[in-house]
Amino acid sequence: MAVPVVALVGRPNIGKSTIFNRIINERLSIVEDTPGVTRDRIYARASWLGKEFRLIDTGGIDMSGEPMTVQIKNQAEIAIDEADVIVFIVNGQNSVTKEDEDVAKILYRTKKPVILAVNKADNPEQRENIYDFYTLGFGDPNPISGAQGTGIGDLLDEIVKAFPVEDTSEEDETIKFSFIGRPNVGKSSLVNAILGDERVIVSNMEGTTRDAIDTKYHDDKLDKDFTMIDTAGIRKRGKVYENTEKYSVLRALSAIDKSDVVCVVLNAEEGIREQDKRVAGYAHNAGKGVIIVVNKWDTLKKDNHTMKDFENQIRDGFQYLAYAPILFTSAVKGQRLDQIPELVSRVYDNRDRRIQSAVLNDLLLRATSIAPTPVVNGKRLRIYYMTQVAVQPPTFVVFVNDNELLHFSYERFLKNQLRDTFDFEGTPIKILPRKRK
Ligand SMILES: Nc1nc2c(ncn2[C@@H]2O[C@H](COP(=O)(O)OP(=O)(O)OP(=O)(O)O)[C@@H](O)[C@H]2O)c(=O)[nH]1
Ligand SMILES: Nc1nc2c(ncn2[C@@H]2O[C@H](COP(=O)(O)OP(=O)(O)OP(=O)(O)O)[C@@H](O)[C@H]2O)c(=O)[nH]1
Repeated sequence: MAVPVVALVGRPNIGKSTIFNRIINERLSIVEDTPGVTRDRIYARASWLGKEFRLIDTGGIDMSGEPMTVQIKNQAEIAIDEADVIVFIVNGQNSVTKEDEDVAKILYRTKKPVILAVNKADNPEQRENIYDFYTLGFGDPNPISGAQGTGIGDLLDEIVKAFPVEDTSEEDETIKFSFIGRPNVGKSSLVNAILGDERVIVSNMEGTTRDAIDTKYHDDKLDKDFTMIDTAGIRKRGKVYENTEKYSVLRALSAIDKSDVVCVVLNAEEGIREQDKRVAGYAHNAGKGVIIVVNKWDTLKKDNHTMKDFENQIRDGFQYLAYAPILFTSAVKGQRLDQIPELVSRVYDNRDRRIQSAVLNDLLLRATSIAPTPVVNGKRLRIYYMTQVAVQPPTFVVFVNDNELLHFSYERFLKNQLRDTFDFEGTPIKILPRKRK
């Protein structure tokens, strides 16, 4: 299921990043926990009233070099392309400006919901002063103060109400996967090699909100249905902003949101880069299955150590992805390409795996006898019971005497026990402590 995308738009200095931070802090459960993923203020996963969404601050997309008016225009267009709900921010301490009108003109072109937020409404008088903004034509203005945090909850209510209704009539049972990676690593070549290989394409689906083309096909050998999520294509439209790195990261995030399994493609000639870590970290945080594909393997001179060395490099660079299988491929020589769909399918099953409570509690008993639970400040962690509450990814609740006592290291130990006992290759797993009354 795709996560709705919410974009903040408005002229510079209007308070976008203040509001961005407010929404994230206000919200209280950011899903990100990997260093390096949130540093960039352009996106974050958040949720409100139990509904998850991805927040984009279009002001964070660097377009330096472009004149201000072009920047604002591009940012509004990115919002239209990428978002399901657009939050248009204006300044309540002046009246409508020429720039507000310019942004509005661009936003009129979309059928997507646009919610008008009047920022810097710091006190009651200013909150009364919002009526000017009806002239922009986006319905009721919502007074907020990013600085003080007032009105943010009501704004979030409006945002969540505007989310598209998930179309469940077409509940799609195919295995959705994508190739994510920097330019030129060989994504298109891998897609073509896999689609070209005696597999019947069922349909090309126009992305509903974005113009990505996803390809649904039947794999005869595995007798399974797949959907290849498109990540390339887009850049070819030739808009200015499409060549910026942050924009290409945003595109990758949309594809990751739609995927069950993400193949992170690296170029064997170049090794690992910061951007690779960032997108892989996002896939991990989003609970997606991850496979690392080292492509262009044909270009390396190999000896006994080449593969092992590369693997060590990857394990070092992507420490939180120790569970991800690594595949060394050549799209041009056809090396190990067959293994990609097989592995995708296996990782899909692992991410969907459900373990019975009785079996889990046997494991728990064994685990706590191998490594006694820690004592913190004189108090011992007690784990009474463990049960699986979700799949995709597998999520376990452990009932404990005190949440604070379940430290990272013991949690990791339990995860390793789970991985040693069951096949969770390629999928993240989550453990949530709950205090038993
Ligand atoms: N009085 C008042 N000031 C605010 C409020 N929200 C933001 N500001 C101030 O407005 C200025 C701009 O805020 P930012 O959040 O950096 O604005 P931005 O839209 O992200 O700016 P760009 O990065 O240029 O796009 C800062 O000095 C904030 O402190 C508010 O609700 N009331
Ligand atoms: N030697 C070698 N070259 C490859 C391999 N895979 C792709 N290439 C070449 O690398 C270049 C880029 O391949 P693409 O498939 O277009 O890469 P991409 O990741 O889709 O690139 P963007 O569309 O720019 O994101 C092409 O010249 C390919 O022929 C491979 O396994 N080995």
